[in-house]
Amino acid sequence: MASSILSDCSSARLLPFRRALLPPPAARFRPCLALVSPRRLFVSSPAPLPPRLRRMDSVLAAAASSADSATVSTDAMAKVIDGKMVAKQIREEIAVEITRMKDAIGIVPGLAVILVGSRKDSQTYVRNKKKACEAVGIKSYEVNLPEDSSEEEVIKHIASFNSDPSVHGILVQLPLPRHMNDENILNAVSIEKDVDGFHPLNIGRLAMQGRDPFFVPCTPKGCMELLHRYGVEIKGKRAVVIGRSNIVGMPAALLLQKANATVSIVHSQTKNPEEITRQADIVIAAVGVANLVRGNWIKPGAAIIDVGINPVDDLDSPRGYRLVGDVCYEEASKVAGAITPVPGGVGPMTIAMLLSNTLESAKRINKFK
Ligand SMILES: Nc1nc(=O)c2c([nH]1)NC[C@@H]1CN(c3ccc(C(=O)N[C@@H](CCC(=O)O)C(=O)O)cc3)C=[N+]21
Repeated sequence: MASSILSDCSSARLLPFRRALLPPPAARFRPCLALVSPRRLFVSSPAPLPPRLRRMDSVLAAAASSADSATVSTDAMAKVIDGKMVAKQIREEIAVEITRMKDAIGIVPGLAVILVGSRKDSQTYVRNKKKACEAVGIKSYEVNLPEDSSEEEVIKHIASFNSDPSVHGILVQLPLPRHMNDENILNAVSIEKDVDGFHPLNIGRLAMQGRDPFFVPCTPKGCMELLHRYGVEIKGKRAVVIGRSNIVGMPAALLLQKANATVSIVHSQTKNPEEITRQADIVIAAVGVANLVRGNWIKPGAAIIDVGINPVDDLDSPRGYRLVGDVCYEEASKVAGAITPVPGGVGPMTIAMLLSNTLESAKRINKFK
């Protein structure tokens, strides 16, 4: 029980197949040697949702309030924000809602996934999405196209799903092959079925005061759900988003700002990322660099949402690698007030939010409350 793992955040290396969004400057990687007790237990007790949340969120709220409280902390450590547990509860609630809709109007939600090419990681994600759909009663439709398909072929499939009334959500798995223009393809998805929330009009509405998108992108929505459920106050707080991608960083910053935080975005050209991040009460790290955010970047007590899912070499693991976040967990969990683990944090929430968006879409299209 007193055994400990020697963990070194600085030694984490990205596997070649992972494209880093921000090359890690050597100066940012000071040695991070941390002793971690593997037996440490955490308290994780999500707080109830504030009343302002919308229709679908009553489902999500019910899931939160039934969350188990687990165990006790042995020394001052951050509360673990358990995305895996929350996502499971959300999926259970979605399943109940789908049964209710099916019984009432005889319709089940349908999600179409389009995969172009044969990237191993994309195939795994698509398989996991399909499994998650089946488990809650969403009908899934899958199209696999060869790597060398033309944009027109992909758009043809999108158009046919756009007009198919049994399909309520359409997802084009990213990244697309290099010869394709993401924008042309994402523009082709009917905005009412854009469950990823990647259509420019959805992002535009997200950015505007007094307007709401049809769908909020799944990963940032999952981050916000975790903050709400764990009772992290957002209004008036300082938030820093690390990374400015269209699919996570930028929408996450917009959502935080909509929730009345004062938001800064830290990116590859930011002069003093540590100093700016250290001012944040809330940090969302979404940059794709293993262990970039060290303990000394973090304000004591801050809430840390780690979106990074980076494979690093690990010969002790059966797969030959393990997944780590953008945040050095061992260091950060000693400083932060609450933190998401990787895996088991934001990842499972992304899929749960995709299911939630698909159900929301089927309800809206069929005017089912
Ligand atoms: N159109 C589109 N929409 C997406 O939402 C989308 C995409 N393209 N392309 C790829 C990224 C990535 N993504 C993840 C979803 C779940 C986990 C997830 O559940 N991860 C587990 C770990 C799984 C493992 O152990 O391998 C976890 O973090 O616990 C990870 C990553 C969705 N993406």
